[in-house]
Amino acid sequence: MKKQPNDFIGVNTYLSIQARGLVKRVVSADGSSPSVILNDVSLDIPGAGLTAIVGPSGAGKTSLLYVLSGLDSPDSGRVVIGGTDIYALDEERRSRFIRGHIGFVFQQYNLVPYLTVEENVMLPLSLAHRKADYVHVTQLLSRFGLRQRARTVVSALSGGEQQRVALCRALLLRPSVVFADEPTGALDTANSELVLQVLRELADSGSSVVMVTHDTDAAALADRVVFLRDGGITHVAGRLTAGQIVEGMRRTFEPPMSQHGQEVRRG
Ligand SMILES: Nc1ncnc2c1ncn2[C@@H]1O[C@H](COP(=O)(O)OP(=O)(O)OP(=O)(O)O)[C@@H](O)[C@H]1O
Repeated sequence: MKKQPNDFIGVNTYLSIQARGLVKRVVSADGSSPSVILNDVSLDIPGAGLTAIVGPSGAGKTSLLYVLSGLDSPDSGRVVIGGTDIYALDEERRSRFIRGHIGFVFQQYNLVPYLTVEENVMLPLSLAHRKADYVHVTQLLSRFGLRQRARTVVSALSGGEQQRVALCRALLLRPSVVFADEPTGALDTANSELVLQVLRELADSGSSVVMVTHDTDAAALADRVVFLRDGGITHVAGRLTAGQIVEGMRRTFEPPMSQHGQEVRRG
């Protein structure tokens, strides 16, 4: 399905994500036997909307985001984005697919410090050998309060400003899918609110936004919440309040209940 972008925040095509049986193992630095950090994860993410992945520290949230987004291949399992089995592609084709369809909003902004704001924002276009639409670039920079900073090198910007540059860069290609890893983690309240508002707008305009967050208020903006623990999904819910998300997190630590509502002992 094609959607005509009628705004400067928009999407080219709706793409859903299906993950099946994802397993990821890592070998620790001491060379001990590999540990499983994603344990048979299967997940369906629709082609538009905001999905939050929550869970305790070390649950595997970032690892899952990397595997879902094509940045880190699983040991087994498949990720299908808009009908394309991304790990069945060779590396060059996968990179092209990612550049063409996916935007990233990560905490480490991955900006080139000695390039200007404008140059950083347009970098993905240069890499994709596409011409910049200056009107679109200017609209995005204005939306994020960066127009006066367009010619400033990014190393001279604050963390909040750099995050906004990273968002502009991610949005310039009108990505169908946006992956955000703790997008508000290092930001003050005003910048956090702006970033979340934009992610919500993106989701409303047809992008599939997948966000890892510790912030229950941020997760409460999502259309669905995926609870992760010990490398596995414990449950998936629709829209929840921040209080319900806290409660859901607490429940992932409770022993499973028997059919009669009694606690089942582990071990
Ligand atoms: N490359 C790696 N080598 C060894 N262990 C790793 C590697 N990447 C992740 N891990 C381990 O895998 C587990 C999951 O890590 P991950 O960063 O995905 O969790 P998380 O839920 O995002 O945690 P946090 O909320 O603290 O960021 C952790 O125990 C982590 O130490």
